[in-house]
Amino acid sequence: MLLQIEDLTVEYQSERGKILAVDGVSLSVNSGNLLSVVGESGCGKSTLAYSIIRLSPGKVKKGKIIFNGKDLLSLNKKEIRQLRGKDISMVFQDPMTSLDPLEKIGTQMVETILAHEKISKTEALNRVQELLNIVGIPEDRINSYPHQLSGGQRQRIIIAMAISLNPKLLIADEPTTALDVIVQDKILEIFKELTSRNISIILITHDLPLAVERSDFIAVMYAGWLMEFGRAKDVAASPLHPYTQGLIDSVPDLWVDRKIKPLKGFPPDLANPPSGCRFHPRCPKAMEICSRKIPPNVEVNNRMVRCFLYGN
Ligand SMILES: Nc1ncnc2c1ncn2[C@@H]1O[C@H](COP(=O)(O)OP(=O)(O)OP(=O)(O)O)[C@@H](O)[C@H]1O
Ligand code: NI
Repeated sequence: MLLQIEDLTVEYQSERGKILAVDGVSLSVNSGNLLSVVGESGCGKSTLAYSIIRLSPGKVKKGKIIFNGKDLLSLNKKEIRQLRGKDISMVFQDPMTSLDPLEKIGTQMVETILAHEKISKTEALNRVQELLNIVGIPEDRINSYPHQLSGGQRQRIIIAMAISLNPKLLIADEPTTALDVIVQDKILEIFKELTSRNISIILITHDLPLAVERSDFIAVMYAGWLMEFGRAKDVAASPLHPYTQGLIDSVPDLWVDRKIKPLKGFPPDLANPPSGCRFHPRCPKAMEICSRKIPPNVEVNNRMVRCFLYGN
């Protein structure tokens, strides 16, 4: 087990009051596994991911984040900074913000490595070439400037930089949203390759079919709650939570010809969430209890689900 999150609760002070953007979330990531975090906009995916390395402006109210045996919430600023970029690195949606437009790709990559490791420039350059191979960028691109590359190539460079210090965990927040479908799939292939090198990945994505196909585990978030967490194959084959079912039904399936049923309504205002289960106003299977009581996390067949349909 590389990462274990227990009962994580993160609060923001918004204009309309305090909100819990992540509320009682527990999940874990094994070494070399790819976990996709899915859910509609505003459900707390980014807050969850950024809280791991304390890049979220939200305040952690309770919980534990155990990474490689260490409780990250007990580390001081300096220790967290050492962890960032090294053991845990991040890839964001827009690769341009992470690249220096005035420096050649190779120079930037070499500098990143030399800033953290006492190796020679030649050794660093060799590593850069190896990294470019991993992400499928021709080595001669080393002399290009960021604007001379396509969006997909830039994102590959960012990924190469993110793994240049041999991280154990890579957190990617919608890294493919700005890219076309074929390039998206290529990036996911690279991620898969990275997991075979024992790098764990947390991927935040809106693309459920892609997540199902490419990840080992899936975490489904809704209104700050973790609604379902389990093996991607299991979740896809038999979604337990009505919200997971709704997400799956709302996107076309490449292999099965079926009717698309968009999810009705919107996620709630977190400053004023519904009583009981936060999903109950939109839930086709809502029962009387769902508007009154907060559902617990229940384990069903090696899967976690937060819904009154399961358990007792
Ligand atoms: N800095 C902040 N201050 C106050 N509220 C915030 C802040 N950042 C996010 N929120 C709120 O927290 C909730 C969760 O936001 P978050 O960005 O984690 O969701 P998300 O699932 O990543 O959404 P998206 O898919 O749109 O990126 C939202 O209701 C959002 O409005
Ligand atoms: Ni987000």
